Amino acid sequence: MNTQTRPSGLVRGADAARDGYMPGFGNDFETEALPGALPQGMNSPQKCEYGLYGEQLSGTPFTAPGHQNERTWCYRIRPSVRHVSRFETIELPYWKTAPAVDPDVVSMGQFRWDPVPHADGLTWLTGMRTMTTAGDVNTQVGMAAHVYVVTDSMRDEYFYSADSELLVVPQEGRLRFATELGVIDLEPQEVAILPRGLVYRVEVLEGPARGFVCENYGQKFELPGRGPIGANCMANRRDFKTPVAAFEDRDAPSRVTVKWCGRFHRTSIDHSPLDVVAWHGNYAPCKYDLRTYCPVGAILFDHPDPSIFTVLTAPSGIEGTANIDFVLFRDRWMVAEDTFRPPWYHKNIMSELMGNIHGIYDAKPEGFVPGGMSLHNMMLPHGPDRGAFEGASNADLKPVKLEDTMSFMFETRFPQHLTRFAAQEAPLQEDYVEVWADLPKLYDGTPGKKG
Ligand SMILES: O=C(O)Cc1cc(O)ccc1O
Ligand SMILES: [Fe+2]
Repeated sequence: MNTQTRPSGLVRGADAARDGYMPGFGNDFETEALPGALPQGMNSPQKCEYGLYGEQLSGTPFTAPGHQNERTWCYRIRPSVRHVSRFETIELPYWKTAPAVDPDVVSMGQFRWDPVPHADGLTWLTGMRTMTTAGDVNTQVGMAAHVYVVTDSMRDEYFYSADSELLVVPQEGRLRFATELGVIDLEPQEVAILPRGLVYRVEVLEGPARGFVCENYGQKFELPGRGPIGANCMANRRDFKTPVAAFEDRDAPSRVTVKWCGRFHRTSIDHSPLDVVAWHGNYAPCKYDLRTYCPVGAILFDHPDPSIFTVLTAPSGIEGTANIDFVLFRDRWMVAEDTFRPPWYHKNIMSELMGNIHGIYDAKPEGFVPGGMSLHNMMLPHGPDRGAFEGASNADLKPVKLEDTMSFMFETRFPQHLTRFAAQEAPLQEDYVEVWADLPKLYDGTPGKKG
């Protein structure tokens, strides 16, 4: 088994990996950064190789059904309990957690924001800006939507969320997530999933970095069932990449911050907690290249529901009613005949938070810009703006490729509540609803297609 030294000093395995990642979604992986570090045929030998400690990280209850059961066995220099104890609480005032209904903020409405501007000196922790919260972290339902604006790497500083798994959607810049289970480098058009309880440090590879985060308080994201589509297309399992083991044996005064029931707890330690030399299991971080998402759509007429573009879904326990769907609007061909091709006007029981990664979104040719977000909350009507309506109503319906476009939606069954930041500090477009104001009355009582 080979080992390599990464620039950051992390030693990682080169086993079974392409570019330091192992393919598959929810696979049972095994990886070791030092030869023989992983026990074979058992989890808890009396003494582990290299003097490592064995430790289990459980992502589901011990008794979860087999097809959902997730856990990982870690072989590490020190057990986690040596990393994290004696906490004090700290304030990260811009990172909010549900329930967080601010009586001074009105969330009922259609909202849109320009990109949250960059500022100096912000890390993954201090640069997280919550836009909306939904559900309740204490009962493990719902989510929060954040924007991150990050300029600085975390130094001798580590973090984990006991509240949530994080789905990270970069829009600008490149980040490195140095985690207990390996290293994920992430850039726009990729996403990463950071499981609940996983310790990591975020470094800026190319800054400033901006992106979106969906914090999922509930059951983990999984791949949606494809139904009659069959065994292929949409997001394919092999395109998810989990990092190989990587560890550092580094003594340095350090801090670990833990998000737990919406509060931030900090402890001091004298070494890096990224000391897992080998691991095996199916509870692990991964990344996914959105350019490998294979969209399936209307090939004759009409506009299907956007659920056809679901990359990941986090179930709520009620079949077909997601706690969160992560939906991707990427470049694709539009071929439908005699059809109004953009999204239709509609009112949805789910609440839709959208973000633009790059390009133009077909329902909103103006104003919904890369880095920007919009919220069409539960049961609030929305749809194409006037320009999109008129363009699409009169377009020559030859096959057209929507090029250079990538937007996404965090869609949740719960209403999303704006934070004070979203309502008062973020660049809210006060006149957003005007995009529909000039839609003309075309009806004049006589038959025939108008407009
Ligand atoms: O509102 C939106 O722009 C998102 C959306 C897209 C679509 O194609 C159909 C429904 C829908 O909510
Ligand atoms: Fe919508």
